[in-house]
Amino acid sequence: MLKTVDLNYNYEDGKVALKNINIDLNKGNKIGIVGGNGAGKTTLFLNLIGYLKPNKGEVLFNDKKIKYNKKFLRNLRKEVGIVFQEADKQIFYSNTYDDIAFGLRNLGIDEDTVKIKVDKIINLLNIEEFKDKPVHFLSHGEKKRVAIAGVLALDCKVIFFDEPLAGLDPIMTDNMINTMNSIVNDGKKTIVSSHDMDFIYEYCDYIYVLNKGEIIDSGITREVFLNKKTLDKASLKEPWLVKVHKKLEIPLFENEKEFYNYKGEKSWQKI
Ligand SMILES: Nc1ncnc2c1ncn2[C@@H]1O[C@H](COP(=O)(O)OP(=O)(O)OP(=O)(O)O)[C@@H](O)[C@H]1O
Repeated sequence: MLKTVDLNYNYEDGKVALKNINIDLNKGNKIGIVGGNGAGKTTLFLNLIGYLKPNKGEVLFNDKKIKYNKKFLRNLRKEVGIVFQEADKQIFYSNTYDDIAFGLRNLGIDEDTVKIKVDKIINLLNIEEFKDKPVHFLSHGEKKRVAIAGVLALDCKVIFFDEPLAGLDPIMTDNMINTMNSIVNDGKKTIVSSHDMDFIYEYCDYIYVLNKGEIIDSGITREVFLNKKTLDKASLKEPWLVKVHKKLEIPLFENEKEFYNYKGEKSWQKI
């Protein structure tokens, strides 16, 4: 799948955004890229999907170097998709149906197949109600679902989510996490960036920590989050499940459900 080898990226104004990045997205199916503001997460995503070309180093897709010609990138788009933080960035049409169909039509797929695929995705994401609505009338959360529908319609094997929960209310947040889980259960891979460490802790199986354009730590999510030094260096908050584990001397639970089901003795009950 996707890997980078000594990847460096500088913006045109000379800003060094990524330094010697070596990551391997085979490490998990729910990979997190975390770091403070300006750490380089979005820049890394854009390099991984071939939107930006590294100044030095490589991005490998299925062990082949990404080439930046139209043909290669067109094929890459069939396999690798992205849901941007700002849904407006990837909404091209004023009508929801046409917007979801955009990527498929762009690949030259015939209109009957486009209709079957788009209807299937609309049904899957439960967005029939705004199928014929102008996109500019939709809320932020609804636009985000349209953006996801466009990527899912292409049946991409790898989907990047840049800050998927930003601006979503609690119900839409659950909805988004459920959608992402079902994408993974469907055999696909999700790569996610977020400032919400509780979400990253529960969702991701493997994480990379970025700080000032460099990977400063990586590994199984729970193990990395136990390393306070890493969190402090990268300005990341300790997830609440890690805090209660340390403070109350209870097991390190993987998620909220495990915590609420816990029947064991807490250290403070011994007093
Ligand atoms: N087009 C650009 N030109 C110059 N510098 C840029 C450009 N886009 C981003 N940068 C800089 O590159 C660095 C990395 O930015 P990036 O957006 O990748 O960070 P991020 O981790 O996604 O941040 P955030 O969490 O705030 O979204 C920052 O210092 C940013 O100011």
